Amino acid sequence: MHHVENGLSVNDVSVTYKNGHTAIKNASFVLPTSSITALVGVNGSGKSTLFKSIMGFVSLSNGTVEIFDMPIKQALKSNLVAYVPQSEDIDWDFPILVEDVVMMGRYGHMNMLRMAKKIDHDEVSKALDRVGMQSYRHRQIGELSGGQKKRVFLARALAQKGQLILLDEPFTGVDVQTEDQIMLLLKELKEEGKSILVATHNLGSVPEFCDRTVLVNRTVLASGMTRDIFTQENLERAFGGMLRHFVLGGSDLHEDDDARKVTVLT
Ligand SMILES: Nc1ncnc2c1ncn2[C@@H]1O[C@H](COP(=O)(O)OP(=O)(O)OP(=O)(O)O)[C@@H](O)[C@H]1O
Repeated sequence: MHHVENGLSVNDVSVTYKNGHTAIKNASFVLPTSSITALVGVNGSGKSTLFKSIMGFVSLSNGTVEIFDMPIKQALKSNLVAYVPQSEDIDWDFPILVEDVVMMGRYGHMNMLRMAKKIDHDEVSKALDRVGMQSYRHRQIGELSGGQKKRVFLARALAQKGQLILLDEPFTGVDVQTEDQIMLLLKELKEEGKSILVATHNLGSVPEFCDRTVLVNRTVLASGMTRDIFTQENLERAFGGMLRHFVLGGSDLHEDDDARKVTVLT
């Protein structure tokens, strides 16, 4: 079989919104298989726009996106991409049960009538188990905490069995325990060979669990192995004057009691 090394290849992508604002200009980076990549940048730097470009939700004014060497449409059709959106992009008042949200991950595997088969129910159950949400399966999605909601959408991605997994801010508003649980799960998925892209503000956790980093600010400033990219100089370029100090657990830069958190003064 033809071996594809990159789960995702973003080539010279630019996105200009209808109002004329160019959110991303000439961005390029790749995501190898079996890797976790952090997508890091300040608010408004274009992280969500990049995700939307990869999902085909916005049209590119320049460049191409390839997913396992396929064009976006074909990759989406082949169920290769699982997307965990930002919580703000989800309508939490929509009356739907937890198990039905996770079942949505199976739609791409069903025929047009969307009749769930045994395998679909099994995958939903397995996914709920993996994120520790089995006992909540009959709850309305709106009746969950922020961290629980995140886990349900992660379960949806698991049930979908995508090879490229995109997570937009999965750690916002979750406690440390849930954060650790999500990271552990992502590491397992990496071991299974998946390509994972995680947008995050939590710089402190990046060196610990993301082998690669893409730094963005309206374009890709730097990308590669985290140990090469996570330099004070690069981070200052990404965060500008807003980065007064950052904290890496156990490093010389340690300036804070809570080694896991980064202080970004605005
Ligand atoms: N639909 C849209 N139309 C016009 N401009 C937009 C649209 N969506 C986003 N933008 C602008 O594009 C820029 C990038 O936004 P984007 O949401 O990609 O940033 P982000 O890095 O995800 O930010 P955050 O960390 O705050 O979520 C911002 O200046 C934003 O105002």
